[in-house]
Amino acid sequence: MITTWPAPAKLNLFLYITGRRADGYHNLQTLFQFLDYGDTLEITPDSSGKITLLTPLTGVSDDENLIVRAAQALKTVAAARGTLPAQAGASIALEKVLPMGGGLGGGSSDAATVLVALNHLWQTGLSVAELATIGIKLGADVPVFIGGHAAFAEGVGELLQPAEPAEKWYLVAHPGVSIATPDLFCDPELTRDSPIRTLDELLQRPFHNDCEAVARKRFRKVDELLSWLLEYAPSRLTGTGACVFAEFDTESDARQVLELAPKWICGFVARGLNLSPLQRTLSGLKAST
Ligand SMILES: C[C@@](CO)(OP(=O)(O)O)[C@H](O)COP(=O)(O)OP(=O)(O)OC[C@H]1O[C@@H](n2ccc(N)nc2=O)[C@H](O)[C@@H]1O
Ligand SMILES: Nc1ncnc2c1ncn2[C@@H]1O[C@H](COP(=O)(O)OP(=O)(O)O)[C@@H](O)[C@H]1O
Repeated sequence: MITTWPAPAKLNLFLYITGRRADGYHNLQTLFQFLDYGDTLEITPDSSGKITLLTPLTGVSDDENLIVRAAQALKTVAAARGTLPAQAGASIALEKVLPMGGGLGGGSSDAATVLVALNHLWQTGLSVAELATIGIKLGADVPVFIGGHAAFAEGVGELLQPAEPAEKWYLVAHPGVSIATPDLFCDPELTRDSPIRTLDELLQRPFHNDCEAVARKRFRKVDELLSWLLEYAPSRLTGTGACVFAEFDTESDARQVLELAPKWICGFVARGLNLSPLQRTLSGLKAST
């Protein structure tokens, strides 16, 4: 039985870097919201005992692919707690639309969807908190995708508090370059000392991303793209880039600007969502059984 699951994109509506831990990771204060746009996974549970990825990704070996790593990690934890069915296996096909290294969280979202979907299909019975504990080891953004609600995140993304930002329309644009998250965090000019503020304080200030100045300095195309978008609407970098987004009150306003975009810009229009499409799919399946 093939089941279809969304792996939505996220935006970091704001992102502040408040310090650096002894292990080199950076402490953040960031506001995550989902988009009604993302990858799609087709998952067929079976009793082969194996995880088969039917759609390899160029440049990412199957063993490194977060989809396979998430499935294997769930098998290990469920086996240890005695809830893994005998010979639990699955074949998984990925329809990839999110650019890799784009700051839209595609890899983390794929991993979260696999954890949530296989936990349901195999009936391994892990709680959201247990899935998030597996997820954070795969990537800092996996827990928010598992939680399925827009959230204010602190620490490196593991301390989550549900939030209700306005569900705007976004023009999300890719400048045609990829930014590796570790490279950006290594830059000596990165702002790392933003003051720690409460969510209420942050919501009242203009939203900002501390990674943006470094991304604009290092990547001319990011700089050009933001300069162009800022002529039409408030616009920012998401995550560590390379994608940027401009916010609008209506879909048609966002589409009008996308139509004006120079040819080198790839973009799409999507709506911000505080409830993840993954959560909606899971609730629908639970209601129908
Ligand atoms: C900063 C964010 C905001 O959403 O950027 P994007 O990746 O979405 O652009 C994410 O939390 C990123 O999450 P993710 O891309 O999963 O990062 P990880 O694989 O966990 O970390 C990659 C590397 O980036 C650096 N890193 C990452 C997160 C962090 N809070 N501090 C860091 O210094 C570390 O060098 C780490 O080894
Ligand atoms: N299923 C996957 N989808 C995307 N990237 C993956 C996947 N599995 C592993 N990766 C690796 O994770 C890196 C970060 O990917 P991604 O999450 O799309 O970017 P970002 O964190 O900037 O949004 C990729 O460059 C790739 O090497």
